[in-house]
Amino acid sequence: MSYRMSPSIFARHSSEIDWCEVNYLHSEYVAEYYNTFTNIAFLLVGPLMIYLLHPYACRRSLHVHLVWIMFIMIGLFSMYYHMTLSFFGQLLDEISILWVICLGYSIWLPQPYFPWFIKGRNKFGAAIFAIAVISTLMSFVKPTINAYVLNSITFHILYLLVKEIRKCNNRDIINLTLVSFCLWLVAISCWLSDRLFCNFWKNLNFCYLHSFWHIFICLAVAHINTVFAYFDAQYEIPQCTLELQYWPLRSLKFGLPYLIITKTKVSKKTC
Ligand SMILES: CCCCCCCC/C=C\CCCCCCCC(=O)N[C@@H](CO)[C@H](O)/C=C/CCCCCCCCCCCCC
Ligand SMILES: [Ca+2]
Ligand SMILES: [Zn+2]
Repeated sequence: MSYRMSPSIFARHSSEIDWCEVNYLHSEYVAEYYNTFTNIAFLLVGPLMIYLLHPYACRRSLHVHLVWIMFIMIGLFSMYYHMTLSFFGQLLDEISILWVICLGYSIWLPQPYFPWFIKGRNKFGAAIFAIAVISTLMSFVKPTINAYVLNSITFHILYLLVKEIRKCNNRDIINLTLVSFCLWLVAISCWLSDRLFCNFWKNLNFCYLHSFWHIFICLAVAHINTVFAYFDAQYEIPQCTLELQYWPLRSLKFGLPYLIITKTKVSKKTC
């Protein structure tokens, strides 16, 4: 009688997904070289956004920083995943994305969109936490569809954006939303193309689209989170007037977008 041992979840290539980039081309230790190192974008953008959004977070809630701390974790887990292509790495990558999205929703979803039976942000946060735990367990059931399910949440995010932008008369925020949408469109085109048309890209000797996805989705999320932080501030801290700025090229309106508080009617909560 012979037993076939199933590979450990930590083993290299135990993930069912192998991205288009050719493995071990540049290093014998790193499976997908460019897919691994482009995650540095998350390690740079995360701390910068914590710094830039600190004045807003002081007024609103320091929990905002949790989103960016988890965002940095996505970068680290994604590096480990592309370095090893292990099943464990894949799950860490996907589950950390799920938790960042859940954190984003629990902090920034405007209260008018809460289900009617949930009153208050704390109760909503608890419900989202329960959903995150259940979804984390469910992610083990059919791991190959996890990434598609995560990507499809974007449809709800787009729905929220359309509803909110219709009420918005701040030209800067409308432009920022359009730029976010364009960045996401480029990102998702790269992700899908790498997944679905790898043979085509291999024939052209250009297998790096997933690396481009890392850069564009990182920027899209930094942009869109600033848009949601702005909408949220209108609902939750209406006594504050916010202005959109960019780092490092403030005058050219180019770079990472963030919010500054220009006026406060009543001084309530601050760091
Ligand atoms: C009130 C709403 C708040 C919304 C907050 C939105 C927060 C989005 C947060 C994080 C998403 C980060 C995604 C980074 C992925 C990097 C790792 C990676 O590349 N993983 C892949 C494997 O390496 C994996 O296949 C990817 C899985 C799918 C990711 C789904 C991302 C959804 C992003 C939603 C962004 C919406 C932007 C909309 C702009 C109009
Ligand atoms: Ca590969
Ligand atoms: Zn990736």
